[in-house]
Amino acid sequence: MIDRRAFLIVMDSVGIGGAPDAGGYFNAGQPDTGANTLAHIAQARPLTMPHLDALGLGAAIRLASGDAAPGLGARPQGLWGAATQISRGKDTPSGHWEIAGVPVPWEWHYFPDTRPAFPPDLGARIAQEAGTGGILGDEHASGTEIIARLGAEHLRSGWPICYTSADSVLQIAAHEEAFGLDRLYRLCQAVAAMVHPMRVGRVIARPFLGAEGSFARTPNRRDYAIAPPAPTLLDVAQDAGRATHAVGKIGDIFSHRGIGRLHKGRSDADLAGHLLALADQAEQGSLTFANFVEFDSLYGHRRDVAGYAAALEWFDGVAGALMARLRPGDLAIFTADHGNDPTWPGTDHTRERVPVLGWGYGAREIGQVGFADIAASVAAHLRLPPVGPGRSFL
Ligand SMILES: O=P(O)(O)O[C@H]1O[C@H](CO)[C@@H](O)[C@H]1O
Ligand SMILES: [Mn+2]
Ligand SMILES: [Mn+2]
Repeated sequence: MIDRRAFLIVMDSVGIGGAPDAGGYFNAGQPDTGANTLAHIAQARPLTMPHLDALGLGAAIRLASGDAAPGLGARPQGLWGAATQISRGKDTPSGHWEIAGVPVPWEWHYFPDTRPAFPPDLGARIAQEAGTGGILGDEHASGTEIIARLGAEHLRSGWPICYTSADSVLQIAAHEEAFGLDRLYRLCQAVAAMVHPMRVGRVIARPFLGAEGSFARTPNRRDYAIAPPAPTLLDVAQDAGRATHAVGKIGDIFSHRGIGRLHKGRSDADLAGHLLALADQAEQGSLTFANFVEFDSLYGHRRDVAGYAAALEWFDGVAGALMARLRPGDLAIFTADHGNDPTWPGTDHTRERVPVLGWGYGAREIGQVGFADIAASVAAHLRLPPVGPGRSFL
């Protein structure tokens, strides 16, 4: 087996602004023009991220958007650039699939921001599947807000709480004990079969626990995603006989295609432990693909600037520990799937460029690249057949 390994690490929602098509994407009715997750956090509170900044994080922000990012901007010593997305969707599957070499070839179906948000027959079919007299919610909502508002009614009626967002998604929240976790999973799987043909990207099970006034989501979220429409980097690696490791929700995002081993956890801290263990143990020729979701789920959607800043600084330490464990012949790429600017209106993702920071190829500016160039580069590094429409920047 060849003397090379690749680690592809997605910092979920860590955008760096500058997307040329941001005006076509919205948050609370406002265009995403000017959104810049990292720069706006750094402007609120200067960031200390010595390891990723040494690769070229600050330089990448300047390249992508020209925005100031206090605390960042060291002279780059790694491979660095900014990537622009072409898929028409600022969601997690669109970003990850394109990074893995498969831009989304279709328009996703989005539910309208009306009440009800779902077509009446769909609401009725969900209730029938659940064995309940109806559904609650049926609207655009933030997941933590809607369980606080409707959780008690859910416990009284037993009806599942169904909601959506600016993503192509149908989410079902239910109490883990009162409704039942397996029952929620079965319901989501059945609903996924109803809505995937409509090009709704995902059905997400959102279990929660607690009582009125203290409802809290549990780590047992599960995503039922449409399968990618063409072979991704993961499929190509696996077909070539390579070990593939999925850390975090990568398995769900790729509908479990091309995944050799799953490494899941209750938190990003758990995932960091998996990633560092893989730096020590992953096989020669292997691909490790990791997603760190808490930037997005705990801080971006919650518009929590201080929390997001602290998570970035924590993750920088993880990146440093990873790089200290890498070996000659390894490539590590740190990137992101979309933005989620916590200073922006609304609670949804923001259309942005993303950083591309690489360890293993010395100091090198790659400039402006496409998301799919990441897949082409990882494939070239691992000596795999070409993947997708991108070009290697190595
Ligand atoms: O508010 P919550 O439930 O966290 O929802 C967020 O998570 C979903 C998937 O990323 C999106 O729909 C987004 O709005
Ligand atoms: Mn995401
Ligand atoms: Mn999100």
